[in-house]
Amino acid sequence: MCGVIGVVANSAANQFLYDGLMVLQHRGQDAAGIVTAEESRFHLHKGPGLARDVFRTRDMRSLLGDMGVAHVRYPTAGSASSSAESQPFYVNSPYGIVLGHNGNLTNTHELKESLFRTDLRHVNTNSDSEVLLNVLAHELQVRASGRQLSLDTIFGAVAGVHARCKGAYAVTAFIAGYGLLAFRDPYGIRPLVIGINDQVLPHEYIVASESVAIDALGFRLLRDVAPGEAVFIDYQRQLHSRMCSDKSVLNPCIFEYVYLARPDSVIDGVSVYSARLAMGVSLAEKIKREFAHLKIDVVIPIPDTSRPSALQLANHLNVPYREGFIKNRYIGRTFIMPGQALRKKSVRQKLNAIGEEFKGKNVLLVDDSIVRGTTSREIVQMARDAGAEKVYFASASPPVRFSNVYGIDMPTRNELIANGRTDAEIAREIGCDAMIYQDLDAMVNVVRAGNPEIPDFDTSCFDGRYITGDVTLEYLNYVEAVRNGETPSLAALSTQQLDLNLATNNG
Ligand SMILES: O=P(O)(O)OC[C@H]1O[C@H](OP(=O)(O)OP(=O)(O)O)[C@H](O)[C@@H]1O
Ligand SMILES: NC(=O)CC[C@H](N)C(=O)O
Ligand SMILES: [Mg+2]
Repeated sequence: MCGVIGVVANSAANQFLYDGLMVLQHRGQDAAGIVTAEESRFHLHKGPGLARDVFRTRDMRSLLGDMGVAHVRYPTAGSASSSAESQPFYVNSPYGIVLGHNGNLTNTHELKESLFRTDLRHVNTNSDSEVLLNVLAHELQVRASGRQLSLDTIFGAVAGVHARCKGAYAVTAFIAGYGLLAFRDPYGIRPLVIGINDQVLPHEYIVASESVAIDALGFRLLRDVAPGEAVFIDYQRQLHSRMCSDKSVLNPCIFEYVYLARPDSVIDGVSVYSARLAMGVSLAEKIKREFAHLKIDVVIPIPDTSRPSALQLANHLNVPYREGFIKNRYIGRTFIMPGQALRKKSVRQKLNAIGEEFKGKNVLLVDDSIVRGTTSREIVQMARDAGAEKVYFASASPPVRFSNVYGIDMPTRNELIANGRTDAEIAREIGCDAMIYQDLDAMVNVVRAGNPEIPDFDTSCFDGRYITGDVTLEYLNYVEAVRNGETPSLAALSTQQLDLNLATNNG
């Protein structure tokens, strides 16, 4: 899940955008990019790595202008290492547009073909975000009438994006000479919030993936961008908004509340921190009901994300809470690192056990989630090596049994530790003495308690129910084949794609 941010300020935007990326770094560690706009000139710098490594002083000095967009990347399409897929992307026509995207399109192939064959646009990377930008550019182009760019044209183009693109997208884009455009897919799967600084005139605005970016820059949280809505902030600092989809419904990704977002963020009216505390209570209630036979001496979190849930669980069970694992503050988030070898090595580098909290004790380890089992396998062994008598493992979220196709890198079911396994088999796989999972309905209820107006969540990685209603088994198999390095059968793709390949094969 990447992080996006856009700013329309009354002074240099480069520092706003950099500071915003620093508090969104947890959403993507593989690449970072900033584009600033100075009248109708863009200044772009992007590259692989953390924001603090990508931008040197001379790069920051080159980023001129009071407006712009920025992005931190965690790849779902394309390859992690290639800086060719770092964002924001740029197209020169119409007008000149840059774009940063959080999410994943589920019809990238078909779109790429129609862009190439019908819209005569060539996309040079494997990034779905570059495809998304070119769809937006084309939809603007066919509606535009010369240099006059009306709001109807802008919002009409976003409606065209909704009509063509499938999947999840939270976007900040900038149209050279006109202003900042931000929009969210009709299901609101990925978060997007608006902040304002109304202490100055004209007002300054931020649009970002999480409210923590608005807090950090000293702005005030105005509201979330609604599903299907687009907002446009022009050079006169006027904010315009319009609903650009006639079938929008708020179904945010529940994994944002489990793991992805920072606890100090508020997403669609739900405090991530409060949601995680409530997950801890709900899990404690399940332990009281179904695992009362376990003698638990101490509750230990797996830093960082699981700590609020673990603390509240311990309080609720009236069992001591201890920080038995110390996290190396210089190692990032392992789950979003590229490649299993790096993730496995990094878990060992990241966490270390304090023996006295384990020796001779029955410990209950609490994590927010178990996805590939990379963390839990290592952690259970560390606890045993530190002298634990019994090692019980609790997850504040249910078993992750299905691929995610909306912006979290969980493309193949066979890499998921819970795929095809019972809880007892998972316990054996990670080497613990008991495995306790959160129940899905309980988790949905405690998250929705933060905002009862939310009609439903995307819970697809837990239950295989893809909220957009258009994810097919063929697509899931296609994604797995591509991830496994195969060149999958084209039968699952559109006939147009087949024609193209026939032409290619015939030379
Ligand atoms: O079963 P796995 O595939 O290992 O994935 C789950 C683990 O990965 C994440 O931690 P991460 O180290 O990414 O970040 P954190 O420091 O925010 O907990 C998550 O919090 C779990 O601990
Ligand atoms: N995690 C994300 O949001 C990724 C954005 C986009 N799909 C990319 O691969 O760059
Ligand atoms: Mg973790």
